[in-house]
Amino acid sequence: MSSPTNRRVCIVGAGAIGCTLAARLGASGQPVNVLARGQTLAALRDNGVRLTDLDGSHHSPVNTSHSTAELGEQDLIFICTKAPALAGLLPTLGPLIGPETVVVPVVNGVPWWYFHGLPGRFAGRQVQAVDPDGALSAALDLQRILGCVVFITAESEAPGVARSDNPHLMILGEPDGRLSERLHWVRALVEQAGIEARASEHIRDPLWTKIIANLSSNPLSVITGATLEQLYGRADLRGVVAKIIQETLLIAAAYGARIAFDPETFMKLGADMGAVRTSMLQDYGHGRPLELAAIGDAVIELAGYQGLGMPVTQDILTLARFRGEQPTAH
Ligand SMILES: NC(=O)C1=CN([C@@H]2O[C@H](COP(=O)(O)OP(=O)(O)OC[C@H]3O[C@@H](n4cnc5c(N)ncnc54)[C@H](OP(=O)(O)O)[C@@H]3O)[C@@H](O)[C@H]2O)C=CC1
Ligand SMILES: CC(C)(CO)C(=O)C(=O)O
Repeated sequence: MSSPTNRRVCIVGAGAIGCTLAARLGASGQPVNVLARGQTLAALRDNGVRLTDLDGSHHSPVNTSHSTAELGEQDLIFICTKAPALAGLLPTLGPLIGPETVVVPVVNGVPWWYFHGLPGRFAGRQVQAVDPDGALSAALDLQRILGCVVFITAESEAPGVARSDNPHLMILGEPDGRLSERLHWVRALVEQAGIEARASEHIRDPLWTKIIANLSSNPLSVITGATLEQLYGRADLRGVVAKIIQETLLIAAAYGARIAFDPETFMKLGADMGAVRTSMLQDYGHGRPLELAAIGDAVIELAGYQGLGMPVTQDILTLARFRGEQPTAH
């Protein structure tokens, strides 16, 4: 294993979150490799990565390529793509992966590794909505994965340039709950980059909190065009949001999530985040695929395994999917 100073770190997918991570890591002195393509690849080569956040402006050169073979084996990979990109991406990552490589998916929604490392009646089950026929589980050894929940808001201003207007927090945890050595060094590396980083023995607890955040805001933001401030702050929209939160809390509880979750406090915090456009609303605006399977369908699937329904959430997902499919809507 390499020492903390010469670890090979790769960001896969240099959009809003990938650039935020790359810029903070690079500015902290950690050399960063970036797997990118198209205009983003050219921009990163020419100008490095740029980020404006609450601490000011950060700029760092990065080593970037579209070729995994050129980048070679890494100690740590942050996957920062949208969920729908994973099926095409994971089978291509082979050249980046060595025997000790840690892979941290920084991806919203129910992760494809959700049941990995869990004992009990669901052990080894696949979440079909995010991992149809187990294709993702087959493409990447699940032992490589360190779970992550990301509480960052970010938007791409241009290729290789990100802006983030709220505090950064990442929670990391082993799928089986161990406080492993790799969990500690990855947490330290992220923390060193000025991103608050916590190690959790129960990574699915913050995961459910984040699922509630996404499910109560992202699909509704596509239907309405509303920002977080509006969704969580306006009395009319809060009524719908509160129903989705209640439905999702029941599913989280059925899976044993230990979260202290007060919907009123949560909505106040959400409204205080300001005029933030969810990542799904950004995708909608660009005509990109929406993460409805990971953020929505997968939760409905998990609810079904417990014999529970989510009628309001299901309706909102139907409307968001319809809106996302309209060719004239972008
Ligand atoms: N933005 C936000 O505020 C937040 C986002 N998240 C989550 O973080 C994850 C990342 O989101 P975000 O950064 O917003 O997403 P973006 O769409 O901004 O960035 C994704 C990037 O991945 C790249 N990519 C996709 N496939 C490949 C590939 N095969 N090879 C190389 N690059 C690839 C895309 O490139 P290209 O442009 O060429 O397609 C794009 O640059 C999502 O799950 C999102 O829900 C979580 C919290 C907040
Ligand atoms: C900002 C936030 C928390 C909204 O749900 C998010 O994760 C996203 O935009 O995808």
